[in-house]
Amino acid sequence: MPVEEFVAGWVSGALGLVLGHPFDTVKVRLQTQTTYRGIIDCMVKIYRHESLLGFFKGMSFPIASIALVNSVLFGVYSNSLLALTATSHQERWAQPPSYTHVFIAGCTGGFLQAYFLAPFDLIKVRLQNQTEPRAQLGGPPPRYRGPMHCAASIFQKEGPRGLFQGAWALTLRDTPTMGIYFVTYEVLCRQCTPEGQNPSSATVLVAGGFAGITSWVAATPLDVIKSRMQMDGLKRRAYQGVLDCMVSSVRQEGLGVFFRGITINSARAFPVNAVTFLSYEYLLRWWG
Ligand SMILES: C[N+](C)(C)CCCC[C@H](N)C(=O)O
Repeated sequence: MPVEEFVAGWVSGALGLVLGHPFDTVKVRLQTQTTYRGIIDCMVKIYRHESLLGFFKGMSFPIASIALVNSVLFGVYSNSLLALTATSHQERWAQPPSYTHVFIAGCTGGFLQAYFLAPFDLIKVRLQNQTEPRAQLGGPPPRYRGPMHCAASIFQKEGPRGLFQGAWALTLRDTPTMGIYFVTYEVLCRQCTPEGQNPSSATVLVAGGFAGITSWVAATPLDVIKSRMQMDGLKRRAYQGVLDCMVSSVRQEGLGVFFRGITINSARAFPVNAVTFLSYEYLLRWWG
């Protein structure tokens, strides 16, 4: 099994993540705090009060986990294509696989990475939703003191299964949309590249960026449901399952609930996935 694809997936995922983290911080603040009037206001305030470093708070845990998650995604994707089409990464531009095979390999990668992502994503969402200021003298301390404390307290209260809360919704979100992700990338690359040649850097950047946007737009409805399932049960359990969460969210807030955070998510998706695909392709060509 070619291990280069796993390593390339890890490095490229980490590069994309660093680039996208400022957008993620803005998204989380807008979703959880009422002091900001909009995207620009939030960016200006973070810069004024916390300098550029403010945009990079809480990045260490995602960086540590992206190694595992992205190497599983890209490693499983590429090795599934190898099993389906008997072509390695280097031969793939000369003998392009069918879009059905790309879709199946993408879904397989998405399905498996969801299990690795689930506990890290749960902890990220729980911490991102803590609105208590860090050092408020006399005020109630936040429930979780940091990622390790958060993981330990979920584990103590609910056992190992507790760490997989919302994993089913995450799997439903990622299995089809990772298929869409890789198909969009392949379609755009092939459209802009003469037959049999490697795509140019500009093509890879644009195709990767749009693959990110398309798949995130498709994933947003289940992303909202996933986050709600991950937050459920902190005080009392509100939802009986994924379907129940969908129905009661729509009943209370209308269909618009499925599109929460779609603008900032798309703005984040372009640079993150442009850089992810560019570094992935370059690392594999360099090793090839
Ligand atoms: C399939 N889904 C849309 C959920 C994600 C696709 C892109 C994943 C990438 N690591 C990112 O953070 O943007």
